[in-house]
Amino acid sequence: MPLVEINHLRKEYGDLVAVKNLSLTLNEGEIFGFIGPNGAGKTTTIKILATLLDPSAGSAKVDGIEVSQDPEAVRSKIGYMPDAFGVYDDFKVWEYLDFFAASYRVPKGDRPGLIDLVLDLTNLSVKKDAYVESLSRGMKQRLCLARTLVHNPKVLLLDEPASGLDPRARIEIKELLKELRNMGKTIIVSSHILPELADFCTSVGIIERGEMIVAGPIEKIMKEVLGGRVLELRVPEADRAQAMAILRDVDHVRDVALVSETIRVDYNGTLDDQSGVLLALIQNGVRVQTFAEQDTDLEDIFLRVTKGLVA
Ligand SMILES: Nc1ncnc2c1ncn2[C@@H]1O[C@H](COP(=O)(O)OP(=O)(O)OP(=O)(O)O)[C@@H](O)[C@H]1O
Repeated sequence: MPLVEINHLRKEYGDLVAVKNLSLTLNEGEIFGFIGPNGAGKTTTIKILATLLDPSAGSAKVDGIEVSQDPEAVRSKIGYMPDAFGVYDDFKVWEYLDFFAASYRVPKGDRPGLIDLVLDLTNLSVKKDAYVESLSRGMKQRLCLARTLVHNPKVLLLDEPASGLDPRARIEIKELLKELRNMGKTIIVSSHILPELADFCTSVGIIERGEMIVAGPIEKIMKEVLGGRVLELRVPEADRAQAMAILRDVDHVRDVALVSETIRVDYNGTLDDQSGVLLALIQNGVRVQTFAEQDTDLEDIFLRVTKGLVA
C-alpha cells in the first residue's frame, strides 16, 4: 500500500484555487522533491497532508487513512516541519522536544531516551541544556527537524527545511535528510531552490499555479522534458568538420552544433548506446580530447517546464 496517496486534490481559498486536480502516490522509502515558485501551492498541499487544512475536493491519504476523516491517526504517522519556525524561545532545547513528545503522547518514561536519540541524529546533543533563543538559525532549523522525529513517524513533511540558511547550514540539513532517507523514512520535501533537491530525491514533482505539471522519477522527467541528453566533445580544430559529419550519421543523434570550441550533440539513445558515439569517432581517426554528458539539473527542467511563467 502506498504511504502517501493524493487523488484529484483541490483547495480553494474563496475565489482563489490554490491546488487543482493534484495527484501523487509515494511508496515507502521514497523521497519526493516538491518544487515550485512561491505561491504555487506546495505549502497548501503539505498542510492538507499534515491535517491542518481540509481539502475542498479530492482525497489525501497517509498510510491508507483519509486525512480529513481521521486526522488524529494521521498525525501519529507524520512529522511536519512548517516553513516558519514557531517561537518557543524560553524553552531549553530538551524541554522543547519534551513538549512536542508529550503532545504526541509519547509516554513520559520513553521521552528522555528518544530526545537523546533525536538530538544525536540532528547533531544537537551539546545544546541539550541551551535555550532555544541562543541557537543559530541553522541549529534552530535542525531542532525543528528533530521535533518532527520525536514520535518516530513513517512520513516526514518538510516545508522548505533549508530556507534562509547559509551554504554550510544547508549542507548540514541535506546530510541530515540523507540520514533520514537511510532510516527508511518516506519524505516530502519542498523547495523553490532546485539543485539542492536533485541529488537525494528519488522523485520530483513540479507544481505551478496549483497544478502538478510533471512528476515522477528524476531520470524519467529529464528524458520526458529534455527528450534526451546533451553530449559535449572537444576535438582539435583540424578534426572538427570530419567529427561533426561522422556524428550526424550516428544513430539516435538528433542534432550536432558547434558552440565556441565545443561540439554539442543532442542525443536520445540509451546510456548503453552512448559509447557508440565515441567509438564512431575513434574508429574514423578523430582525436577526441574530451567527451562528456552535459550536466542537466533540475533548474533546466524547471525552466523548460514552466516556460518562464515562474513568479
Ligand atoms: N489562508 C489563505 N487564504 C487565502 N489565500 C491563501 C491562503 N494560504 C495560501 N493562499 C494562497 O494560495 C496560493 C498557494 O499558496 P501556498 O502557500 O500553498 O504556495 P507555496 O507553493 O507553498 O508558496 P511558498 O513557496 O511561497 O511557500 C497562493 O496564491 C497563496 O497566496
